[in-house]
Amino acid sequence: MLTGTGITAGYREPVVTGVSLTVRPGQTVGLAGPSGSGKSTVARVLALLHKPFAGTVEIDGEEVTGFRFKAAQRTRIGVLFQQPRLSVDPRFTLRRAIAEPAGDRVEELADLVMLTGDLLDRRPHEVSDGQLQRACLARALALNPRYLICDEMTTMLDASTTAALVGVIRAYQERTNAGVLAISHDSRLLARWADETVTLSAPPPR
Ligand SMILES: Nc1ncnc2c1ncn2[C@@H]1O[C@H](COP(=O)(O)OP(=O)(O)OP(=O)(O)O)[C@@H](O)[C@H]1O
Repeated sequence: MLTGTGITAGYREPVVTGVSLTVRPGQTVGLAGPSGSGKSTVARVLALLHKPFAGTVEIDGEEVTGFRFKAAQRTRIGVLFQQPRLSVDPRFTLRRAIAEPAGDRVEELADLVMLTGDLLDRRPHEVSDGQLQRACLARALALNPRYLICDEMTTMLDASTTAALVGVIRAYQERTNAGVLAISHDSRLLARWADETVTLSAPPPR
């Protein structure tokens, strides 16, 4: 299980207080709430990218000790963000971006996300947001993560690409029993995608 317990986190001030959330293997948990309620902040804490002020994160019974990109436990968690263009080096071909974690499994992973060979030799500015997000999904799955955190992964995408990527993630879950945390503004998408949804409340007025 990926569990956050009593998470209080933010920047100068906390933006979420005492949030608890569990993602079980094989399960998809939705995370909803109005803009500014702290969904991305909770996602970054559970992805071990942001240290909370208080509370604990456990992965499969082990308490997390390091919150940063290189933390050893991070390789068990794959992350996808809203804007694929901010997460891929613009100088890299898609093939190289996927190869960074995937080594010689690029073709297999590209097949999984339905990226054809000619697209793999293009750079980010030569492909659509949807094609680039497919590459980001291939890269996120390269290390066989036990958990996948999707932060507004489909916001930039059309309905058919959204359905295709959700389908790839479901198939990965069926094969590996991975747990998924899906953050979205789109309650209709979460109703279809998630087994259960946690809703954060609106931030207090300033
Ligand atoms: N890096 C940062 N530094 C300072 N404040 C930040 C930072 N990132 C987010 N915030 C602030 O924290 C609050 C919660 O932001 P967060 O992105 O977690 O919410 P959200 O629910 O994901 O919002 P949205 O749906 O608009 O993406 C907001 O007031 C935001 O301005």
